[in-house]
Amino acid sequence: MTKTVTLNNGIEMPMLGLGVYKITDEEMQDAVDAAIKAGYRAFDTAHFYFNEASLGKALKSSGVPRESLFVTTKLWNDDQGYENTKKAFNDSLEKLGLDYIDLYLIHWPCPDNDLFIESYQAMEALYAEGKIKSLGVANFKQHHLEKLLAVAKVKPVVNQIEYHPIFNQKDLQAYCKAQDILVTAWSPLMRGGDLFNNEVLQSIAEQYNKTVPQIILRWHIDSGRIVIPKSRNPERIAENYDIFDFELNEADIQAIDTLNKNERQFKDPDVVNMGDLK
Ligand SMILES: NC(=O)C1=CN([C@@H]2O[C@H](COP(=O)(O)OP(=O)(O)OC[C@H]3O[C@@H](n4cnc5c(N)ncnc54)[C@H](OP(=O)(O)O)[C@@H]3O)[C@@H](O)[C@H]2O)C=CC1
Ligand SMILES: O=C1CO[C@H](CO)[C@@H](O)[C@@H]1O
Repeated sequence: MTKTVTLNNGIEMPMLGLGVYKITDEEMQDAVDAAIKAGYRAFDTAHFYFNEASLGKALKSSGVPRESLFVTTKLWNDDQGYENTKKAFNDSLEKLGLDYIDLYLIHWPCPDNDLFIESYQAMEALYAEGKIKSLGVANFKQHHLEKLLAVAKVKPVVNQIEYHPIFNQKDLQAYCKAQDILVTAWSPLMRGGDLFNNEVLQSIAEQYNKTVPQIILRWHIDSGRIVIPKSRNPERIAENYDIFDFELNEADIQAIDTLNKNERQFKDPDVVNMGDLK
C-alpha cells in the first residue's frame, strides 16, 4: 500500500510514483500496466519527455478511476510567460486526455528570461479554475523560491530537485520544510550505474534483505522526500515499489547521508536557460 503525504493545500499525494522520462511510446503501455499492477498510482511526466499522449492513453486503458490517479506534468522552459503557460498547459492536458492535472510544475526557473513569476501567475489562474489541483516548481534553489514566495498567492506544494546519495541537498530541503513545501527527489537512484556497487549501500541492503535501489528509495522516503524512480522494466518497476514493508533505522539513514559528495549529475539551475536541453 503506497504511503501518501498531505500537501500544504490538504491534497494527498503518493510518496512513490513512476518517473517516465525516456520511456518511449512503444514501451509506455507495458510500463504503466506493470506499475498499476504493482500498486503505483502516481506518474511523473513533462512536455519535454514527449510522451504525455502515450502515458494518458495507457492510464485510460488501465481502468483505474481518475480520482485514484495522481498525474504530474511540467511546463517546459520555452513555454514560460503568462499566455504561453496557459497554452502549454492546455496542450499537455489535451495530450494526456485529462480534464485536470493533479500537479503542474515549472520545470526550470530559467534565470535568463525571468518569466517564472508570470508563468506561476498563469498557473494560479488555472488552479482557480480547477484545472490544476496543486501547483509546484522544479529545480528551484532557495533564492528562486524566495522570489516566488514573495508574490505567490497560492503556495507551491513541492519543489522537485536532483537528490540522491551523492548529491544531498539537505539545506534546500530544510528551507523547503520551513516553508511547508515538500521535496520530490528526481534521479532518486542517480540513474543506477556505479552507485549500486557502493559498499555502504550493499551492506545495508544485506542487513534488511533488500536490494540497493530499494534501500536508496527507502532512505528518501524515511527522510521525508517523495520519489519518482524511472524504470521501463516490469520487474524493476515492481522491485522499486516493494519498499513499504520496512523502514531504515536512524543510523543507516545517517550512513547513507555521509555518502554525499555534493556532486550534481546535471546542470546547476542557475545556468539552465530557455532553449537549453533541446
Ligand atoms: N524535474 C526535472 O528536471 C527532472 C525530473 N526527472 C524525473 O525523475 C524521474 C526519475 O529520474 P531519472 O533521471 O529517470 O533517474 P532514476 O534515478 O529514476 O534512474 C533511472 C535509471 O535507473 C534504472 N533503474 C531503475 N530502477 C532500477 C532497479 N531497481 N535496478 C536497476 N536499475 C534500475 C533505469 O533503468 P531501466 O529503465 O532499464 O529499469 C534507469 O536507467 C524521471 O523519469 C523524471 O520523471 C528526472 C530528471 C530531471
Ligand atoms: O526532466 C528532465 C529529465 O532529465 C533531463 C536531463 O537528462 C533534464 O534536463 C530534464 O529536466
